Amino acid sequence: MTDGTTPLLELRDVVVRFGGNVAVDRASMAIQPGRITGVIGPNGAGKTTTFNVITGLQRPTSGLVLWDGRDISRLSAHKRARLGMGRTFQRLELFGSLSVAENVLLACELCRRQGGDSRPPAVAVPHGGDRPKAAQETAALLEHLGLGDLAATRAEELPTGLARLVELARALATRPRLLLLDEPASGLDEGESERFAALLEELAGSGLGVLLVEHDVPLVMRLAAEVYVLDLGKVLAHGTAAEVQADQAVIDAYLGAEPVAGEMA
Ligand SMILES: Nc1ncnc2c1ncn2[C@@H]1O[C@H](COP(=O)(O)OP(=O)(O)OP(=O)(O)O)[C@@H](O)[C@H]1O
Repeated sequence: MTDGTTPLLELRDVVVRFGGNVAVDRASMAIQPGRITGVIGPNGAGKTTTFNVITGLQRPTSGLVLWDGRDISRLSAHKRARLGMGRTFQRLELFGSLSVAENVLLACELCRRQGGDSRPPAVAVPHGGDRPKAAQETAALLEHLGLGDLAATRAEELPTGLARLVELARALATRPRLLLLDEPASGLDEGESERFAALLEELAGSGLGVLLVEHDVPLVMRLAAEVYVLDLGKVLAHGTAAEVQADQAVIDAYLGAEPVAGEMA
């Protein structure tokens, strides 16, 4: 259990080298439950590599990944998922020929088969009569995310904004303790982005840890309780949104004179 001092997830002095290129350079981060932690930085700063180190797709050259204080650095991505890491992908990875409901149901069923149902559901699931529990949970997730009317629609027919919501529903179906989001707002219009932001705030408010790796700096500054700024693989700054925006090194290297004035990369 996380006791308030042990982070849900911690990176300790992580280094990732690709040949002579150091993509992540002694980065340390702590992610707590019940809050949104943002990671920003210019192109090539090491955001995606860091995300992959957390999810288990990239093994660090050195350094540790800790979950509830336990070293999981060598644990495979699917075993980490079983611990309660739910993720979305930068490029959408839904099953296009399956319906919205089928995409979410598959994740619910897999979670149950792997014992993930010992964790509480991400959203309240009303009693649904004789229907199997996974179907009830799928229906509750779709309703909660405003996707109820699209349950029977094939995923490949959805515009990007809705497909991103289905990806979120699918990640939530795994009953995560930590939700890892890689560029979740890309391709969303303003209204969709607002809705997405409100959902993330609500989910974090219910106790979920959320890691948000996002190019949309104003969105991260608005949502994240804690922000890490990466530059050239290093943690350039870490603190509240106000603190990092006032940090001279961040202004010089990244934000420029007009912080959060618009979309930056
Ligand atoms: N598989 C790889 N092989 C070699 N170099 C890589 C590999 N993946 C990333 N890099 C390099 O590591 C550095 C960090 O890349 P990364 O994709 O993590 O940055 P990023 O902050 O996510 O960038 P972006 O905002 O453009 O997605 C870059 O210099 C990149 O070219």
